Amino acid sequence: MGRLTEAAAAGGGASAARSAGPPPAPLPLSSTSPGCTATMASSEEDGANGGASEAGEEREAPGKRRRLGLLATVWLTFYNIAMTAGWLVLAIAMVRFYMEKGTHKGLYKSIQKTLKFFQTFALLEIVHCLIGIVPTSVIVAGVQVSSRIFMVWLITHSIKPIQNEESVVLFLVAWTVTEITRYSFYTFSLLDHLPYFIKWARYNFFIILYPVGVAGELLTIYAALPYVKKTGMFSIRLPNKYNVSFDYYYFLLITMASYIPLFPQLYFHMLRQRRKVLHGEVIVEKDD
Ligand SMILES: CCCCCCCCCCCCC/C=C/C(=O)SCCNC(=O)CCNC(=O)[C@H](O)C(C)(C)COP(=O)(O)OP(=O)(O)OC[C@H]1O[C@@H](n2cnc3c(N)ncnc32)[C@H](O)[C@@H]1OP(=O)(O)O
Repeated sequence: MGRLTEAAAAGGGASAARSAGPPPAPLPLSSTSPGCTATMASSEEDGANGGASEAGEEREAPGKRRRLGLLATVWLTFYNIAMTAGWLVLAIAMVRFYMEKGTHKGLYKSIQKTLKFFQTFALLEIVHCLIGIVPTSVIVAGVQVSSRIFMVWLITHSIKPIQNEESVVLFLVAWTVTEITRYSFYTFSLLDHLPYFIKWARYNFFIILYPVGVAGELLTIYAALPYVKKTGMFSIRLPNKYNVSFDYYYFLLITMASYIPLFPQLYFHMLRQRRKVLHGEVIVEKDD
């Protein structure tokens, strides 16, 4: 148990170890808790991953590392097991549906409850970061989770005509494989029994699954545009007593455009994590 560190403590070895390659421009959001790292780049630059992942083994500044409390470890173990199980149930349900029906039509409807429950539950990941029990960047976790919540509730749940689009299957499959791998990685890590193939899968599958998932998401939003324009859903028109207007159609266009700067940052973040965890690529700089 307990390869996790509290981020504040883990940051101790930080300035000494920096990853190869230039970091992405940090997003303009500041950290709100000592346990959180504030930028997409900072979780590694600060050594906030506890140093453990930097060479795929436990590395930390002597005397700087603190163990997570029992309660946090027990909670995270429970959380990760529950999430692994939830996404496994989803995977099995999808495979069974396709084998029985031979089509993806109706798939979303049949799994939507489980999907909504477990994806919404993942909001806790932002909480974990904010309270400092995991050292992930709050921005990385926030962008990742909020874009998923947005897809689940404000797109797929709300716009019924697009639920049978092939693109929905694309992101469902990408999310499901990713999450089974990711949560089992965290679980086995917490239990100090991480099989190499799970570590390998965590830091290789995303190379394909991330673009596939993002393509599925973008195509689904794109498919929703005509319906949103026609119905004017979630839009507020002038005149009204608050004198505000909001156009969901244009909001969706802006959201799609925001993938252009945001997705590469997440993707390159994962590529750097991969280099560090699987290949131990670090450049050690001396502090002045
Ligand atoms: C309102 C509308 C908003 C819209 C916004 C639109 C813009 C969106 C643009 C981008 C959209 C992306 C959409 C996403 C699509 C998909 O997901 S497609 C499917 C493929 N996806 C992936 O492959 C996801 C990859 N992402 C991740 O793996 C992670 O989620 C991450 C958030 C990117 C973070 O990775 P990383 O920095 O490697 O950190 P962590 O894995 O979190 O690890 C850091 C350390 O923390 C420990 N830890 C973290 N969580 C836990 C936990 N639950 N339990 C235990 N431990 C945890 C982890 O073990 C690490 O510890 P060390 O190993 O000791 O360092």
